[in-house]
Order: sequence, then structure tokens, then C-alpha cells
Amino acid sequence: MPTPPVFPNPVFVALDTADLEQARAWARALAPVVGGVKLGLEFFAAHGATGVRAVAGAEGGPPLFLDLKFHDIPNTVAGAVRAVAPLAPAIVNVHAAGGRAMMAAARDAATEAADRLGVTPPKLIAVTVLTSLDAADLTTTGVPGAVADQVRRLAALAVAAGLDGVVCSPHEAAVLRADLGPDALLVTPGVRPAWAATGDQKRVTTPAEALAAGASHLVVGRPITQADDPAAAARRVVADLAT
Ligand SMILES: O=c1ccn([C@@H]2O[C@H](COP(=O)(O)O)[C@@H](O)[C@H]2O)c(=O)[nH]1
Repeated sequence: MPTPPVFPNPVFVALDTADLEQARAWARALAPVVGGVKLGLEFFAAHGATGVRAVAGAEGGPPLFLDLKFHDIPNTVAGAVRAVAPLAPAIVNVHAAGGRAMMAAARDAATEAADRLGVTPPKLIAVTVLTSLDAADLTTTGVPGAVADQVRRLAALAVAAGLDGVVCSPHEAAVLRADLGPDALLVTPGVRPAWAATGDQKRVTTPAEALAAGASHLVVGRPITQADDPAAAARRVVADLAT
């Protein structure tokens, strides 16, 4: 199997809250421990770009994964990607199910906006099949068959559209690493240390298993943020990677 990209610390913590001060407190406490922070729909719906700057805008702060999962017609998604470019996220995502033209429009918009602003373009990745879905769920959406097959189809489409990688579950990381090669970003939520509750995630592994399977980044939210001591929980997650 090809060697996956090496990151000094692949753990991105999901700061899922609508409380600005809570997000800022988590970011302060966790930035020294994790490799990056992820802000998603709950936070963005409450606080928008101003809130993102307040949590992750500091010079020299941890890399930001802006997880807004854009999914619309190409013109609208391109506009959304341009609109978030001034936030200088390290990673931005769209839904692969939006199709090749939508993803290519997002890619072009990200490159053009970064050039105009004089910033490094974000890594642009596509969500394949949400980690909260299993095969039975997927069938109810009109996609019968193995989850991995649909993930592989959407991942191939994303790379063909010029994207840098995908969001997948750790269950598909090994097959996608083989399909897409060593440089693709494979960002895996659905990561649960043995001591954490699974919650609504259905396709999960431990952090060490996800990394061993070929994930380049691990997204971990509630096992860290809902712990009594989030920084200690983050240190446990990072330590688990060494096993
Ligand atoms: O398929 C996906 C895509 C995105 N997510 C996001 O990751 C985190 C996971 O949080 P946990 O608390 O560790 O479950 C969350 O922000 C999701 O929106 C995902 O879980 N699955």
C-alpha cells in the first residue's frame, strides 16, 4: 500500500457549538494539543465569518478546516467558496454528490480568490458518504449496495474534478489510499477512541486504526469537547496515535 502523507499532528478538533465564548475557550485550550481546528455548520449558522475570525483568525493560530459542506448549483457554490476565501482556511469542503461541474467550479473559485487575495489556496475536499450513514441508510436514499462502492465512485469524481481529496470514514481509508495514491487528503470523522461513546456515528474506528488505514487527517469532536477535561482528552487521542 502507498505511504500516506505525513502530518506532524493529524488531529483536527471539531468545535461544534453555537456559543462563541465556548468555541473560543476550546480553541485556546486545545490549540497547543491538536493539529488544527474545525468549524462547521452549527457554529457558522450562529456566528458567520465574524465568529470564525474571533475563534481562528489569530496570526499563527492552528490551521482551520471550514466544514460547511457546500452543495448547490455550480455558480452558487463557486460564490460561497469565494466568499469564505478571506478567512484563509487551510481546508474547505463541498459535497461530492453536487457533481463534477460543481466541484470544478469550486476549485476554480478557490484558486482565483486565493490569487486575488495573495493567500495560499485552501485544500479543497469533497464529502463522500456521511459517517453517520450505513448501508441501510444509503439504500433509503436510493443508493443500494456497499457504502464503500459509493464512496469510491464519489472520491474518483472529486479527484477528476481537480479536488485535493475527500472526507470519508476510516472504513474506506485503506481502499481510497490505494485508489487515489499517496498525496490525496483523506479526512476521516467517525473517529472514536475506545473510551468514547459512538453517538450518531455509524462507520467508526479508533484514531490509531484510522491512521493505520491511510487517513491523513482525523476529525474528532465530542470525545474531546464533551470530556470533563477537553485538553486531557485531546492528549489521550494524540497519545493513542502512537500505539
Ligand atoms: O461524514 C462526515 C462529515 C463531517 N462530519 C463532521 O465531523 C464532526 C464529527 O464530530 P464528532 O463529535 O466527533 O462526531 C462533526 O462536526 C460533523 O459535522 C462527520 O461527522 N461526518
